[in-house]
Amino acid sequence: MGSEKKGWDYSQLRKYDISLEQIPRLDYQDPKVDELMAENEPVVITGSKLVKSAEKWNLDYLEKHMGNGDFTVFISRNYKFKYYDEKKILQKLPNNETNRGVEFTPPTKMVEMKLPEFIKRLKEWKRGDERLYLQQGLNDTVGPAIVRDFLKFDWDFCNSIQKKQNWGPLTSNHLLIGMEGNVTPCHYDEQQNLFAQVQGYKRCILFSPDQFDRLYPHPVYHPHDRQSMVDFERPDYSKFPKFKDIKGCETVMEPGDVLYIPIYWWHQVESLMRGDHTITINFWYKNGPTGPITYPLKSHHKVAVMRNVEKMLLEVLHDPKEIPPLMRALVLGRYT
Ligand SMILES: O=C(O)C(=O)[C@H]1CC[C@@H](C(=O)O)C1
Ligand SMILES: [Zn+2]
Repeated sequence: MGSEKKGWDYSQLRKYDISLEQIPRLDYQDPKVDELMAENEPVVITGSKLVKSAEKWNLDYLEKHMGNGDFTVFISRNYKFKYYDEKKILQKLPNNETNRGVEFTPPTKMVEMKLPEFIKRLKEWKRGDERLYLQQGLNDTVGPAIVRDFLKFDWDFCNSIQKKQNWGPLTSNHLLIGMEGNVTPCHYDEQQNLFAQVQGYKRCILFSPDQFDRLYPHPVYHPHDRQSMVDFERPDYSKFPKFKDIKGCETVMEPGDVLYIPIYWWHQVESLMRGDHTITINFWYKNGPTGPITYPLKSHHKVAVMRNVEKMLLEVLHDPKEIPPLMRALVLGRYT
């Protein structure tokens, strides 16, 4: 996969003991793109002009035109930016009660930062410093030049995909500005995603929803819901034995590439090491109505079923520790 002529090489990729195929790279006019998307299969779409109007979005341009709004920036003491849902963290409520969250120490800090400060810290960063990751939903606080560039995205291109694939509405576009070497650890989302690379090179490692039992997601009630418990660099095979059999695919995104990350597909995203900062814009869509159900259910439907079973069991049992004995009694010796 390495290719010096493309401005990156293997030494910039983190090393994992995982078997990875290549995600197909197809020209946006290739009819096979629609076929793969219809099958909920990932594909790198090349040559589109989806975010061509943003190709001039370097740090100086953004500093000049992004406006004076506050941007959400995650700060990490290491290179990982594992997402967590604040609503699932044990919180004292105003009436001194607590929500039904769990004790949890976030692995990253989430702060609001003006863009000039973010860019200054990016430019002054040196090894050992805290890392930063700007992840901000694009909204109307941005300056007029950015609005103009945003309106010039090739909306016909993504709207035609949305229509052809019968997706639901576009829910958000996130602007992602990461430092070289930053990693978003393996997780899945419950939306369809067009992941458009604007600046720099980003490695995306994807796994099908049928790898669920090899990636050991945190329980649904946990703040790290949807995130894999496995540390790819130091996998604990005693706790996660099936991870040994994991099978995935990967690609290194170049500016202008658009990766289709299908709903429920696991993905780990890495800004190449020694590759300067990266800029990405993602397009999250609600999934469309489930087509005709065929049996056996597709793996991503089974993930949705498992999530609903977990939520129902937590609702009725209240204590997560009650789930394993109940599930064992239900399954062992009866369904096995
Ligand atoms: O677009 C998604 O689904 C994501 O997970 C993004 C959140 C952080 C982003 C990254 O590029 O590291 C990926
Ligand atoms: Zn994601």
